[in-house]
Amino acid sequence: MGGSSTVKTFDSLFAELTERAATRPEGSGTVAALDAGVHAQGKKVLEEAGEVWIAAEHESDEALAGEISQLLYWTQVLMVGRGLSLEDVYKHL
Ligand SMILES: N=c1c2ncn([C@@H]3O[C@H](COP(=O)(O)OP(=O)(O)OP(=O)(O)O)[C@@H](O)[C@H]3O)c2ncn1[C@@H]1O[C@H](COP(=O)(O)O)[C@@H](O)[C@H]1O
Repeated sequence: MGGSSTVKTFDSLFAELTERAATRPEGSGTVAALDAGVHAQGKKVLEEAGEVWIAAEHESDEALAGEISQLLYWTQVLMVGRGLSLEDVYKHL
């Protein structure tokens, strides 16, 4: 999770995950998540989306923000796994 003191954005996290996929550093959870494949990644996206929904109804703003950050992370893992770029998505916005 976002343990670094450096401010991250959606785009900077995507660049970081893309770099993880290319360099495959030892101990990277993202490398393990990519290797687990699209089925496992899709399940995490759905799980985190459910946690966002529950947090939105029942939890604090801080808890909700944390769940949303995890949904964004897993959505990006899925994108990197499938080889989608940010531009592929942004052109639909
Ligand atoms: N932002 C994230 C991030 N968000 C979520 N996750 C992973 O997604 C998991 C979430 O699944 P769970 O809900 O089961 O996690 P949990 O620990 O039970 O947490 P709760 O939902 O119960 O609060 C976490 O345990 C992490 O493994 C993340 N893993 C990595 N990052 C960032 O991605 C970058 C690359 O990380 P590495 O590949 O690990 O180097 C770094 O900047 C990291 O900070």
